[in-house]
Amino acid sequence: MSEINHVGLWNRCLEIIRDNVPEQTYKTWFLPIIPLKYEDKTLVVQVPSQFFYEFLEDKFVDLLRKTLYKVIGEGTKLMYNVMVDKSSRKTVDLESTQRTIIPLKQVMDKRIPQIPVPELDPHLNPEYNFETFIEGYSNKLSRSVAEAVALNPAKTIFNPLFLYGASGVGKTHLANAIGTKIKELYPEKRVLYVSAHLFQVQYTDSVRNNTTNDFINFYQTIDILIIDDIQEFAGVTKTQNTFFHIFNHLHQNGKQLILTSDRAPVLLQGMEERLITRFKWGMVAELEKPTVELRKNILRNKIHRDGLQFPQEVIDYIAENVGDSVRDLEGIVISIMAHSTIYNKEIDLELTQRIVRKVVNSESKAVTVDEIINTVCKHFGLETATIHTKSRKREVVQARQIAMYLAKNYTDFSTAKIGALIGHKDHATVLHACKTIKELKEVDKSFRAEIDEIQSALKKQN
Ligand SMILES: Nc1ncnc2c1ncn2[C@@H]1O[C@H](COP(=O)(O)OP(=O)(O)OP(=O)(O)O)[C@@H](O)[C@H]1O
Repeated sequence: MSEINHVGLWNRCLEIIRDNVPEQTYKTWFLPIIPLKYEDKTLVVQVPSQFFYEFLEDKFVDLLRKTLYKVIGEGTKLMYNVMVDKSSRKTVDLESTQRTIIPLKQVMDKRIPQIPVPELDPHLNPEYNFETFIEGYSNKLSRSVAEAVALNPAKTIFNPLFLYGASGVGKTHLANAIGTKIKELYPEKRVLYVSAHLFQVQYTDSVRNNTTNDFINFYQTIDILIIDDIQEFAGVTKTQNTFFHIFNHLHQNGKQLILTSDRAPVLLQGMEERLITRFKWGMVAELEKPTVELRKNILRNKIHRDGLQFPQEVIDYIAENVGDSVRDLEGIVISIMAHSTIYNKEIDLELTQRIVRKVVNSESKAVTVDEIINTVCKHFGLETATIHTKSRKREVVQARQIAMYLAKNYTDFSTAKIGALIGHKDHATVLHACKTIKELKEVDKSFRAEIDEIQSALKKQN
């Protein structure tokens, strides 16, 4: 079929789809799809990211199938060409309804691999690599040590490499990145990623089946052993004992060990002292909680990779209000996309604030309008009472408008209520104030910085 035909076919599909989904959904999820070819009863379309593909498959697979059957014919297949790396324009082809990304932990086979094991699936997540791991102040040290280990496994002094940090700071990602890089550079090396939990299940099974020797022999054949969440060994003495022997064997034979934990070795209660001592033999590196700057970079990168577009103020808001765990940031992005699609709403600050408020800060003290007025007045060196006067002085008008804007963002009050609490104004004045401040923020960098300063001061009190 000629190019006109696959484009023409897809355009006819689009007409049907457009009638069946809200306009915003159509624009977000269907317009970016590019038809590539139609042959062997299969329509191949290009989508901008893996996330995009998964979302389509999750939410619109029925609509797509029915539309294709109607326009092209019963049994027509859909194939996605997924852009996985925009810079190199690398793509992969995935069939519709065939899910490929299954969480690693679910894929892992609980059985103990038999020996001899000619080929070993390292059970690495290829998405967790150094290219997708964004560097920032909080992970700089860990990242550079990880890279050194990846370049020269077991040849640096970083053996074992013990990565620790709070939940969601990137330990699993970084540990996988090491494994992936080693596989790239040294394909013959036997790399294995395993969660401490799975290791323990395998061990327990081996005891039950009387195959503990096989279990130990298998692990002793590994060149690079990555064990995630080692804190889970706490209190399970027999597993610890077995791991101790495997650890010693590998270390003595010049193999690399990479361990992750949610706390530093000294804080691993319920872990044998001889193991804790070994964990400290090499390098103990902390992944700290991500800074605001790193959070912004991670968000920008994720949104870009997913082929999405979020306004800058939305990215700033998420990064400033969702702290600590990168996993939470990713969850928020997905929630926003889903809300925007399902409720047919633009991705804007208001939608983002509603979603973020539901996910975070539920325990932190709510900001009151009085606090906002006090903070704004203090910032501009004004008496708080002046804000409620009829003064039309420029600085008073602006302070009042900023207070209204912040009250709209930080509280659930209606515009009418905010007007009543700030200067006894009506709801139209509040709406106008919010619009004015929003527009000023967009065009005036120093004004934006002032608002940021006021917001930080406000947050410090809460
Ligand atoms: N610096 C980073 N750059 C890009 N993505 C990151 C970064 N740090 C974390 N992430 C992402 O955040 C999510 C959570 O990271 P990860 O699972 O590695 O955290 P963790 O520290 O192992 O958490 P847990 O202890 O709960 O298992 C992953 O999707 C990961 O890709």
